[in-house]
Amino acid sequence: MTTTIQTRHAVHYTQSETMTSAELRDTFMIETLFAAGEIHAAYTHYDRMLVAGAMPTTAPLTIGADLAKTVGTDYLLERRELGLINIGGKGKVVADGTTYALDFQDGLYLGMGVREIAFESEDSANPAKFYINSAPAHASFPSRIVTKADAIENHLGDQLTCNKRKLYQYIHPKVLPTCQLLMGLTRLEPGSVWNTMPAHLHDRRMEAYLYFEIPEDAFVVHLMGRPQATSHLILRSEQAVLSPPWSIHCGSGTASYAFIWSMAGDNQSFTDMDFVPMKDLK
Ligand SMILES: O=C(O)C(=O)C[C@H](O)C(=O)CO
Ligand SMILES: [Zn+2]
Repeated sequence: MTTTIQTRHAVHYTQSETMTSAELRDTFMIETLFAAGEIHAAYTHYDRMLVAGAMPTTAPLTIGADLAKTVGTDYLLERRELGLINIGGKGKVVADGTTYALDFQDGLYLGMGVREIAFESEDSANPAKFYINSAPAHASFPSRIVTKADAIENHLGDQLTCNKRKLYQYIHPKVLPTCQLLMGLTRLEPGSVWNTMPAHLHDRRMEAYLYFEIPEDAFVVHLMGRPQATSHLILRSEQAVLSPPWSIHCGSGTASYAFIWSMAGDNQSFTDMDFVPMKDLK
């Protein structure tokens, strides 16, 4: 079993605004999260959010000592909580002896203190793909499954502005208590391509987006940066991008797609956003 761990340092906008496309990609994107039989993780210095993908095939994958060593504790969730959403086939997560069966789009929250975590796929030909986020925690809240039906469904946008979409809040204070973590899934309606427009900022929370269900011959142009100095990144399916606190995070696809957003930081108020008037974007 292989676990690949990268570190992503926090960057000031004065540095990012001089970066080439390649440098922006290396600094803000996580290009590979899902590889058969592997765990890929990025330990970010944005609110210490850990972003990872686990794709078990024939054998279980476990969160082991290497990830714990990265965060400097005896086991990963000694002082952390974890949320995940399965974007692949049926699978299960076994956490301290409790088995959580997870279908496509089912989520799971594991509270601080859970020691042993293993990931399995029901069918190695159609493996589960667990998209994982973990943030520092100060209290232990109960672990539980959050299905798409448990999530809060919001209808946003309009077909006329090409941004009609459903936003599902999975890990949210109205669904379950967590320390910092917020997590959800947004799916664009067929023919709609713009997410998160008008764009917004929230200096007090970092955010990460995992784009998926992008057709093979399509891509998403993700916009980042200060509103008056934006840059773009081209993302393919199952790639993630980090959004620093000073950055907008929005995008448009050459086809419809879905994405998982997650946040950690000073508050859990999803609606605490500073909207940027469209006319101010540059
Ligand atoms: O479609 C959207 O709009 C989003 O999904 C927005 C994200 O959830 C977000 O940026 C929350 O701060
Ligand atoms: Zn946001």
